[in-house]
Amino acid sequence: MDVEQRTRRAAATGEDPLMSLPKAELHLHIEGTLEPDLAFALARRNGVTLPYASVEELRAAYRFASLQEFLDLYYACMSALRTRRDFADLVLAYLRHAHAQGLRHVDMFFDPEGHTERGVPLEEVVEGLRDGLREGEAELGVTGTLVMCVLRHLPEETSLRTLDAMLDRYGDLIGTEWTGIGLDSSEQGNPPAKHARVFARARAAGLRLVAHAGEEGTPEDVTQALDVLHVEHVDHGVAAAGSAAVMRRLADEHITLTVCPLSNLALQVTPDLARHPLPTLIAHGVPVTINSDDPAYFGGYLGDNFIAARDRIGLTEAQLVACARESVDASFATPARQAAIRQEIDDWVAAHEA
Ligand code: HPA
Ligand SMILES: [Zn+2]
Repeated sequence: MDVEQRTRRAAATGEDPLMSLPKAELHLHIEGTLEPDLAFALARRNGVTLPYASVEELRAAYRFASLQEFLDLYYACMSALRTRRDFADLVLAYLRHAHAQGLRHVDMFFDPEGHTERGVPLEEVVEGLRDGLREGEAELGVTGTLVMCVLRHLPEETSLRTLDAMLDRYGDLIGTEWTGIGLDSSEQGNPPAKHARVFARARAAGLRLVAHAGEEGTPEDVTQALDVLHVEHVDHGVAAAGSAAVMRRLADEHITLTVCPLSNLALQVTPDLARHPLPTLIAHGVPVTINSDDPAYFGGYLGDNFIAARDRIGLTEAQLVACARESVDASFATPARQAAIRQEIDDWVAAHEA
């Protein structure tokens, strides 16, 4: 089928074919999936007052000049989340939304400190996320694992305590439901090395390691995440496109970048998707995946990011399929689950070439 026929078929069914391409998501903050209507519903259920009068007023605040402006709103909205059921409902809403856009597996970031620092017990958070993943798998067949992130703007002592609390309570889930540790929040002034001890402890405990680096930062921040934290993926990492040497290293060592196009546009990491670094990274052989980051805030879920990568960045269908395959291979799903999703991608490609 040629492009023209495919376009006609997509128009007839009303759905872009990229929406049904099977995919894994490796860079998704569950708190960043809190849509305004759910935020207000949960706030009402919990007797919490949000700093916005209405869904419309909250949506109108979704204009960000920087990562920090986004984070301020992201932490403010988290106050609506209080109970185990809230976290389960949040996960289910995300899984339903993303499944309709081709999601098959997610390694889900969550920010325990975003909740424990405001008095929500760790167990409410983690048990709710586990409930949501279990219910989502039963309903949709989508699999997921948890990746706890530490907030890099907090002192390393705080992050060490958070990791220890997780290890004490949930150490038996490592390698199954709980697969990894990540590093997020404000990049400026908080280099990867600040949390080196946390990552060393996590590594010793058998967790897989990822970190945000080179989102608003520099190619050197990406290198530091590799040298000091020993991460296997770099979240965002788009700053690497500014250094041929760093890109060569990512390619040679097969370090996957979890790129988030609509996030980069919303936070003005790129002024325009037509100038996004994805094509440069791909041309240099860097393994890349496409992800949604905080879809409730940045205007699109996983499939929307694939469509933006095609229509506004200019990736070809073959490049997008390669991104989907990389997302599965680099995911923390079991080998059997990875093989099953890989087969689904092969089937999709065969159907779309027919
Ligand atoms: O894109 C991000 N960068 C850093 N911290 C975050 N926390 C949620 N999303 C992000
Ligand atoms: Zn992120």
